[in-house]
Amino acid sequence: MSEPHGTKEAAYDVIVLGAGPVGQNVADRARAAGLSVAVVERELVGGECSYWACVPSKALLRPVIAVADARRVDGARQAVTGPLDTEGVFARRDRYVTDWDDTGQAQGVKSIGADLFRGHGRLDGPRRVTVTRDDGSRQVLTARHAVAVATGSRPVLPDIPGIDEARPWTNRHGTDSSTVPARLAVVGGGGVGVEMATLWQGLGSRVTLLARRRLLPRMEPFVGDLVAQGLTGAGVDVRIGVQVRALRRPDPTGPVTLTLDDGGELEAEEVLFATGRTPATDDIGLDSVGLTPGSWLDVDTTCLVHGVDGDWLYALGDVNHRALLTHQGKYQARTAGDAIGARAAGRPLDDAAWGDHATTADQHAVPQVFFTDPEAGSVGLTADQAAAAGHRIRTVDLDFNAAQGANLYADGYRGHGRLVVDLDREVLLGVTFVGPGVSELLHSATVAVAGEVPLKRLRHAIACFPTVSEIWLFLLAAYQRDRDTPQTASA
Ligand SMILES: Cc1cc2nc3c(=O)[nH]c(=O)nc-3n(C[C@H](O)[C@H](O)[C@H](O)COP(=O)(O)OP(=O)(O)OC[C@H]3O[C@@H](n4cnc5c(N)ncnc54)[C@H](O)[C@@H]3O)c2cc1C
Ligand SMILES: NC(=O)c1ccc[n+]([C@@H]2O[C@H](COP(=O)([O-])OP(=O)(O)OC[C@H]3O[C@@H](n4cnc5c(N)ncnc54)[C@H](O)[C@@H]3O)[C@@H](O)[C@H]2O)c1
Repeated sequence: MSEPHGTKEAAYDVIVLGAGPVGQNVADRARAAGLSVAVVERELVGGECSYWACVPSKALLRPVIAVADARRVDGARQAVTGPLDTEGVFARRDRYVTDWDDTGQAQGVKSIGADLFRGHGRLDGPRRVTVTRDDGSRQVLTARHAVAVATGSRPVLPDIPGIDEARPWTNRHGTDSSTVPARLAVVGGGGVGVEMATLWQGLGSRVTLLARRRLLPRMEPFVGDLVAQGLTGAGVDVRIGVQVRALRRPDPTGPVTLTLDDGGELEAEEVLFATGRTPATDDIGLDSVGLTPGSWLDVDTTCLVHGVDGDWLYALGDVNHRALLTHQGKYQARTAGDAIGARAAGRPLDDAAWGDHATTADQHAVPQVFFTDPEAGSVGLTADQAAAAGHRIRTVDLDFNAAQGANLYADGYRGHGRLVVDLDREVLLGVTFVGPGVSELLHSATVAVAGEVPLKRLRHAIACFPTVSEIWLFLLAAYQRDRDTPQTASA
């Protein structure tokens, strides 16, 4: 279907604002329910994820981690005789982001039978969206059943002196640059900060990572410690408890100088801020439906926005602030798309916990992997979160080198795993793994947590010998051994 132009007003069953991974998925589900769908995109179909976040960062990180993995294997280590071929790495990234050309993904939207409108979408009262094209012309769209907001998020820059003059990188240049700065300062110890430090150090920058508290603070404390050790081992100067007070770049072609709160100064060719995200909701007409522009959108289990009458406004992905992750946003999109279809057809909703129209996993089983060296993955609750939620828990901790499969995978394998067990139901509330290759191990934990698989049954899920997954055997055995001993059962 070609782009419909010139129409003054067009009516659809569903309008989707934003064609990132989340917007595309809700459009697909609404079409599968037989509804007509308009998708509005102001930049590139595929969103931040495809062009400046998940995809390019992982395309760039994979060669760094592949070489680190080879160096952990006797015999293979000797074959790694030089630095990474940065041109080859950038070319790989360019292939995965299709040279920032969205023709293929735009075709994908059209192939599901949705109409794509290019331009900036804004709500203009209930069930009504105005699309402003680059040439200033406008198109009005109306929605019979639903408007789904999937406009994503943008990086936040702190308000400190010299921030504009410094022309800092964010995730955008952090993923689209084809030049390796000799020195790079990375500010922020969350997911973006640790992955950017890993990849640019791996590509040859001398990276300094400045974090005001421990790395990856939302994960179990041992994660940040092990990731910090890995970064330090790779040559990154990791400084915890340090803040940037001011920046200056008096010569636009010269280096940037950071003034730190410990009294020191740091000079680098570039500075990258990875200090969190803000929702892309400041200019989408939220005030026209009684909501506050720039706010995260608070939603129910079907992703309907609270505080809007008539059950028509949905918010999915980063904008609802539940879990700023592509896979979790796509899960919300599938669930909400099906709920939109059911509501439109007048069918009852299956929105009780774990029902087809409930995003229950958002509360209980969010999986996340950071592609650092070592990799870090977790699902569900940390021990502190579980205890704060009132669960009676026991934690089981183990180093991976207990498993022969881990040692065969990497000589002298270093890694750590933790189970958080709900003692009343004997199911897992949370699992965390840190170590080489754990990204592919995490899904087993996600199945166990989301499935609330009883530990008594989980011991029958046997890991193949000799794989890294054998860590499960040792963790479960350690739990069984300790079960009746008076360990720390916290409420
Ligand atoms: C460096 C980095 C690495 C990451 N790595 C991972 C990872 O490995 N795995 C993972 O799960 N998550 C990762 N994330 C998070 C992930 O990128 C986001 O959770 C994901 O992009 C959210 O998808 P979305 O569709 O909600 O938003 P987006 O991908 O941001 O897409 C939103 C779309 O809406 C469009 N839009 C916005 N406003 C309007 C408007 N008014 N009108 C029309 N269109 C509009 C935008 O142009 C954009 O195309 C990473 C994030 C960063 C920054
Ligand atoms: N592999 C993945 O799945 C992946 C990778 C990267 C990012 N992400 C997601 O993208 C989202 C955004 O990541 P992020 O790292 O930008 O945000 P974040 O909120 O996870 O981390 C930002 C960090 O910056 C720190 N910070 C904030 N202001 C600061 C300041 N002025 N000075 C120093 N430090 C400051 C915060 O304390 C925090 O630790 C996250 O939710 C993350 O989960 C996912």
